[in-house]
Amino acid sequence: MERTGFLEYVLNYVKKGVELGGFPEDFYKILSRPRRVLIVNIPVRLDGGGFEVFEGYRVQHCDVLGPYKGGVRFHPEVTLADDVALAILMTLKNSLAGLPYGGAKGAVRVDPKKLSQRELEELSRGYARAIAPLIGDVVDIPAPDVGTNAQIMAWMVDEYSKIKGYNVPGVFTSKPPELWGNPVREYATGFGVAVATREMAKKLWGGIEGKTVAIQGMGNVGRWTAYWLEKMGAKVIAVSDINGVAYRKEGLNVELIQKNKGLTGPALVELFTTKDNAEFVKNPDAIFKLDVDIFVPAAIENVIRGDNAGLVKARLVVEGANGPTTPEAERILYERGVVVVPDILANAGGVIMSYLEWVENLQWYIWDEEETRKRLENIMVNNVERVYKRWQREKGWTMRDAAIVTALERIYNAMKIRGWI
Ligand SMILES: NC(=O)C1=CN([C@@H]2O[C@H](COP(=O)(O)OP(=O)(O)OC[C@H]3O[C@@H](n4cnc5c(N)ncnc54)[C@H](OP(=O)(O)O)[C@@H]3O)[C@@H](O)[C@H]2O)C=CC1
Ligand SMILES: O=C(O)CCC(=O)C(=O)O
Repeated sequence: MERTGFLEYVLNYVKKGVELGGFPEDFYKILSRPRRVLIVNIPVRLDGGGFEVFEGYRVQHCDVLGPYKGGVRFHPEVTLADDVALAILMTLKNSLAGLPYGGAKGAVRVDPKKLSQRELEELSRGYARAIAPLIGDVVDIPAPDVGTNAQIMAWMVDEYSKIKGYNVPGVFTSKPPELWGNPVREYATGFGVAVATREMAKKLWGGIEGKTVAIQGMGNVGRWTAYWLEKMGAKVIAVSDINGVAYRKEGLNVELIQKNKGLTGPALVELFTTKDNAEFVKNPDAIFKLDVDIFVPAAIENVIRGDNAGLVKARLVVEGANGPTTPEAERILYERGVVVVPDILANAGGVIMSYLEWVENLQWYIWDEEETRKRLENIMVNNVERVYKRWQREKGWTMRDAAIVTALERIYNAMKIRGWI
């Protein structure tokens, strides 16, 4: 397997965590390799005739804390090495959040926007069939990530249930509310990012009210982060997607997102320019340089790098995406006094809500939306507090160091008590 920059960066962070935490070198040796990797090829009959075969993966990184858990990404450039990096992050994230889960991640190299609805369904069902022997509601529980959503989870849970011959609701999470899902999961990651941002804003400035925000990416995470941050009193002045940035100094009308939540892709950002008098800048990278208090990267990995970290004007960066900041960028931001709330803390709301949905499913029980959101919020607030306190205690650490070492402690203790190390 060829190691990409992303995997190198994640390993670099883990190695540093192992060193800072004073763990034995063998611990890093174990964590640097996934326990199991499945490579699958999924044939799809194309509407225009003929077949395309898509390569996919399911990487199971570590199950010392419980069943494997992590999303599935549909993206044209995803590699096996990226998937390993994402699975490692899931092991850390699930540990930090106190969940009874190990870490996994799945991926298919495909541009889902180029498939028809029927082709997408065939691919999703084909992927679920291909990984079925290695997943299960107490074995490995996938969920959405970039390029996948609740509808895709519905097809996958249906396909898996057909194979078993009975309904298995808990094998995938983030399903539609009509099919064993909880309505909170659709917005859980963005809501969690907003809660983490609010809690950190209280510590830095005494509150979030009136703080200006720029958000990169208007997918599931980005648009719900915008929505909840505005509700909490922040002023979202810029959002971006792959095509460019929508900017409005007085604050964007984020309610538009809620009203048009079926929309994806460029339409969402264009919405602000057509219905909200926002400026549209055709360069998506313009988002880094904006004079805002808070920047939320919520698109993909490796976007804040050595070459642009110096341009970031925000005082607080909250990682909605997985792995958006390279180690070189992290060092530059740290030296400039920019606080970076790391991915494994900031975007854990998605998997925490997945856990709550899974608990409901295993008991065939249904919780109400408000009650579930409150549980999610409490877990996020406590996690931010725990990591923040640890970070304050350790001089010279970044907040990521504090989060990773805290996550590693739980993993190490479980390995130790099980006699794995
Ligand atoms: N979904 C979830 O529950 C969770 C997701 N994450 C992480 O959050 C990130 C986003 O995931 P999610 O929202 O689900 O993904 P989506 O596929 O829903 O959305 C991704 C968004 O990012 C945009 N984008 C991609 N590349 C760029 C770029 N270079 N500049 C600006 N925008 C860009 C896309 O633009 P366009 O619309 O134009 O394609 C799209 O708006 C990923 O890192 C993911 O791993 C983390 C935890 C949970
Ligand atoms: O909800 C889940 O299980 C997965 C979420 C995920 O993939 C992530 O946090 O990156």
